[in-house]
Formats: sequence, structure tokens, C-alpha cells
Amino acid sequence: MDSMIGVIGGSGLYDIDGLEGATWVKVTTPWGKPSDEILVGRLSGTPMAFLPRHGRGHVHAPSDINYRANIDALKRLGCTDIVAVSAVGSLREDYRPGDFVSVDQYIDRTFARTKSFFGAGCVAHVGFSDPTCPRLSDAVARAVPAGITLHRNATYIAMEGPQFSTRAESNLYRSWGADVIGMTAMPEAKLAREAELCYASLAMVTDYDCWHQGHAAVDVAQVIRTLTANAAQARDTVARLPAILAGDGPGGHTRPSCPHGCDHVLGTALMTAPAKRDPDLLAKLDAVAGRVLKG
Ligand SMILES: CSC[C@H]1O[C@H](OP(=O)(O)O)[C@H](O)[C@@H]1O
Ligand SMILES: Nc1ncnc2[nH]cnc12
Repeated sequence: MDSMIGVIGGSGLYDIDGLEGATWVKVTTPWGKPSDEILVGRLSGTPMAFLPRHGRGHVHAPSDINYRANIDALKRLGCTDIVAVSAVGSLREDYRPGDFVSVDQYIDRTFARTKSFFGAGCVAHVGFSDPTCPRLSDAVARAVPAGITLHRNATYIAMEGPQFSTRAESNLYRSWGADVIGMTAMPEAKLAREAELCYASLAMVTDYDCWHQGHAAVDVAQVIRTLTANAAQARDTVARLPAILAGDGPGGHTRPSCPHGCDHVLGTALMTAPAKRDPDLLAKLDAVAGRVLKG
């Protein structure tokens, strides 16, 4: 299979540099408009697509992002892998502002978002015990430049927002064992799984949320200060990724099927009997589930 890396940029990352032949492309989807046009080009020869999650100029709030359109658009363009860059608050002393975090578990506390491509007329249940792809997460971890502290195997709590947490909530999430907090990884990671895309996180700690007695409670100015200082390292990480992924594969821009099965989850997930499926929904699922619905 030909590989294409999709990068979803979070707060503070609205474009990437160094893409050869870079063009902003408008992608239409059956789920509505993605957050923005998508920057498509090649990095070290590997096809790459970059989508700013909040749109250029940060116009979409976390609850208003069209997560389904974003994931569909990236899949429609040919992405096989998604690296989700995000700003997070730290819920632990040893995760300091400026540190990078590789998330591999999520707690979903969001409640005002559409979380599935499937539903009435085509019901599906995909496995989500391991929401990120270990192969892609390892590659992202190896791409983080030397000198940056990287914490691996972290748990991310996704809150609805847009307000930051109360101190009682922040302490509650700490007691649950969550390591970092943000507002956007859900339902993004769930939808990437449904679309059979490998998904990995590159989170950047920007603040200590509000639980830490020794630090002021989070505010946007603090988040932006840390992000501005870190954006270059996030861009470097993305720039190093193609060579690392190519070195893991058979060479060229092809890659074998995901050894963890991310690209085959729909094989066992569809519940609705073929005769009972809704043709309108099936038509919308052409990019996301075409592999299993065709023929
Ligand atoms: C600007 S602070 C809150 C904002 O930042 C994070 O965005 P992203 O995950 O896209 O990097 C957080 O989730 C909130 O949306
Ligand atoms: N403390 C925090 N809470 C939620 N989202 C965040 N993004 C960055 N810092 C955050």
C-alpha cells in the first residue's frame, strides 16, 4: 500500500514548512467542511498532508470542529497514518511545560460531539482498547529531537471545554490517573480508528492546568508562550518522521499492512445485515469504509 502521512496541527501549529510542491487543497466530504484546506506536498519524498485542526487563524472551538469531515478528508486524500499534534495541560509534577508526550490511552469526557461515522442504517463497533498505533507511536517518539524530554505511554483526558477545568475537576482527573488534559483528541482518535487509519499523538505540555499550588492557573497567554517556544521542535519532529517510517518499511513509499491491524478493524465491526443497510449512509461511507462495503 502507498503511504501518506497526515498531520493534524493543534493550537499554535497552523502550517508546516519544507513540504516540496506544497499546495493548499480544498477537499469536499459527505460530512461537511473540514477545518480548513489541506496542505499537500512531499517531505523527503514521502507524500504528506497537513490540516490545522482549528483552521488557520484558530477559528474553530474544540466543540465545533468537524472531526468527521477532517478524518474523512485525510482518508479521501490517501492518508494511511495520522499524527495528531496537540497542546496539553499537565496533571503531574514530572511532566513540565515544554516537555513532549506520547499519549496511548484516553478518557473521553466530551459530551457535545458526534463520535461515529456509523449509526442507524449501518451500525458498527470497532475495538478501541489500544487507541493509538504502536508502530506509528514508536516512529513519532524516535523523531522527537534530542534535548526534548519525551514522556511515553501517557493517558489523556479529553474535556469538552472551551472553559478550562475547575480545581476540583483537575484534582479528580489526577486521582483517576490521567497524565495530561486537552479538548480535541476525542472523538478524533475514535474516528481515525473507524476510518482504519493508524493514529499517534504528539502532545506538548504547555501548563500545569490549575491543580498545582506552585503555578498560576492556566490561561491562554501561558499556553501561547510555551507553544511559541516549542513550535520549531514540533515541526522538526514532523520533518524527521518520513525517513524514520521509510526505514521501518520495505523501502520506497509503500508500507506493509499495519502489524497491529489498525487498517483492518472494520472487517469484524459491521453489525447491520447487508439487506437492511441504508444506501444513503453507505454512499457517505465511501472513503471511510469503502474497503469493506464495496462488492
Ligand atoms: C489554547 S489552549 C486550549 C486549546 O489548546 C488545545 O488545542 P489542541 O488540542 O488542538 O492543540 C486544547 O485542546 C484546546 O483546544
Ligand atoms: N490545561 C489545559 N486544559 C485543557 N486543554 C488544554 N490545552 C492546553 N492546556 C490545557
